[in-house]
Amino acid sequence: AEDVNVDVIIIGAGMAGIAAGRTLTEMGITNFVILEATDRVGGRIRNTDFAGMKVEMGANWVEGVNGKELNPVWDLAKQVNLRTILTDTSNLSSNVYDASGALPPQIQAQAMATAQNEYVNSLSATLTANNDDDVSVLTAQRLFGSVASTPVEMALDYQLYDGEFAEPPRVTSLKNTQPLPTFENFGEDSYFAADPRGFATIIQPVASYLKNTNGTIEDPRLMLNKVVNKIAYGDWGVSVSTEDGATYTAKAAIATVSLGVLQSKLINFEPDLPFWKLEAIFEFNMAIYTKIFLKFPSKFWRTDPGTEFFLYADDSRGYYPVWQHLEREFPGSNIIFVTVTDDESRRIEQQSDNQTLSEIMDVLRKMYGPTIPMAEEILIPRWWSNRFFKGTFSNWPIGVTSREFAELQAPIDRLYFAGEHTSADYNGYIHGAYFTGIDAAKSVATCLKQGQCVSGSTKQKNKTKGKKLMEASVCAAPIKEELDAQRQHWVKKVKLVEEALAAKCA
Ligand SMILES: Cc1cc2nc3c(=O)[nH]c(=O)nc-3n(C[C@H](O)[C@H](O)[C@H](O)COP(=O)(O)OP(=O)(O)OC[C@H]3O[C@@H](n4cnc5c(N)ncnc54)[C@H](O)[C@@H]3O)c2cc1C
Repeated sequence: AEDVNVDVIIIGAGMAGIAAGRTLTEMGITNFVILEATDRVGGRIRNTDFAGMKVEMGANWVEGVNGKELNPVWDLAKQVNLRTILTDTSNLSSNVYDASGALPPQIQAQAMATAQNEYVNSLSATLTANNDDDVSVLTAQRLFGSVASTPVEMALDYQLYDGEFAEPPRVTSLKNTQPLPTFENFGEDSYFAADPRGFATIIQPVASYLKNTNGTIEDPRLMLNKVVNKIAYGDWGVSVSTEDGATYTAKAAIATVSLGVLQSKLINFEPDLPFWKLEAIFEFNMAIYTKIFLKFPSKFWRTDPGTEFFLYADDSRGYYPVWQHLEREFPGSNIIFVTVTDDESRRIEQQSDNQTLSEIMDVLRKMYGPTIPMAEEILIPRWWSNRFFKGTFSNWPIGVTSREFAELQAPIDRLYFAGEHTSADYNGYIHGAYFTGIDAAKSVATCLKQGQCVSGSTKQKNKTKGKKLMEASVCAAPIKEELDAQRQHWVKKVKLVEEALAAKCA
C-alpha cells in the first residue's frame, strides 16, 4: 500500500476543500494532497441527466445577491458566465392548491406570513441586543399568536421556513436564522442555476491551481475514489488512512466532510474526538432537502408570468408542498419538481420510486383533476442514504450557543475542520463552505509557517464534568451510586403515591 508524506492533507473536494487548496497555494504551501471519496470534484453541487436535460440534484441557487456586499459565489458565477434565472416568489399566494383544486388568491394568509416574518426578525434582534437566551422560530410565532394551523397557512409557513432550512420552525434557532446574514449582507435575491455545464462549473475558477495545460482539473495531488476511514492526530501531525489501504502522513489536515459524515461512523478518529467536540457535532443538525423531478408528455400547470412556484396545501404539513416548473429555465421541457424535507425526505428515500410516483400523481390529480397525463420519468436524489453526505446541509437548531458553535469549528491539535457546517454566518450555503475553506487554510499556514498553532475548546475547562461522565464507564462505582440514589428517590415517591391511592380506595 501507498505511504505518502506531505505538508497538508485536505479531506473532501467540495467547495470548501477546493477553496482550502487554493489558499494554501497562495500562501506558498503546495505540498498537499486532496483525498476525495467520490469520483468527482464538487461534492453537494452536482447535476445529472434527466429527460434529455441537466438538472441539479444538490445546490441550485446562488442565494443572497444584489445587496451591499458581493456574494463570492455570485462573483464565481459571473466569471464562468453561468446561466441563471432570477427567482420570484412574490406571487405565490395566487398559486395555491388544496385537495379540491385551485384556491382563490390567499392574500390574507400570505400577508400574515410576511408580517410574521418581520415580527420574528425584530424579536430576534431584541434577544440578541439584550443578550437573552435563544428561542425557536415557533416560540416567536406563538408569541405573535400566529402559529400556522390551516393547510394553506401551513403551506406558506413551510415555504418560508422549511423551504430555506429544511427543518420546521419548532427546531430552528431564532437568533441564528432570523434575519439571515446571507440575505442581510449579500441581498434579498436568489438566482436559480440552469446551465447545461452544471452549477458546479463555479468551482472551475477556484480550482485553477489543479488544472493541466488543457484547462481540465487534473493534478496528481487531487486523488479521487479515496475514502478516508481513519484519522490519527496529535501535536505531532496527522496520519490519514483510506479504505484502499493507503496511508498519508502530514503536518496538518483539514477535514471538510459534511456534518452528517462526522455524525456517522465512517471515519474513525484516533484518539477519539474529545467530548466537547463530539457534543458540538451531535448537537448541530444535518437537515435533508429533496427535490423530486418529474417529466410529463405535456403541460397542465400554469406558465403565465409569476407562476413559477405553486403550493399544495395538504392537511398534513410538508406533504408534497412546494412545486416549481422549469418552463423559464428549459422552455418546452415539461419538467416540474416538488420539494420535500426532513421526515418526508427520510420516508421517501426508503420507499421505491414507483411508490413515490404514485403518491405524487394522486396529489397532482387532486390539484389539477383526474385527466392529467401520467409522468414519464421521475428522479429522486437520495442524499441522506449516501454515506459520503448523510443529508443535504446543516441547520442551526435551538439550543446551540455561539460558544458551542465555536467548538464545532475548533481545530484539535493539527486536525482542522472546514465545510459549510463550520460557517457561523453562512452555514448551509455554498458561500459558507467557500469561506471556511479559506479560513482553515489560513490557520494551517499560520501554524506551519509561523509556529502559531491554535487548538482545542474555548470552554474545555468547564466541560470536565461531561468529559468525566463520558470517560468513566457506567459501571464505575461513583456513577452507579448516583444512579442508584436517583432510583431510590423515585421508588420512594412512587410508594407514597401508591399508599395515598390505597388509602383513598380502601
Ligand atoms: C439538495 C441540496 C440543495 C442545496 N441547495 C443549496 C442552494 O440552493 N444554495 C446554496 O448556497 N447551497 C445549497 N446547498 C448546500 C451546498 O451545496 C453546500 O453547503 C456546499 O456545497 C457544501 O460544500 P462543502 O465543501 O462544505 O461540503 P461537500 O460538498 O459535501 O464536500 C465534502 C466532500 O467530502 C467528500 N467526503 C465525504 N466523506 C469522505 C471521506 N470519508 N473521505 C474522503 N472524502 C469524503 C464528499 O464526497 C464531498 O465531495 C444545497 C445542498 C443540497 C444537497
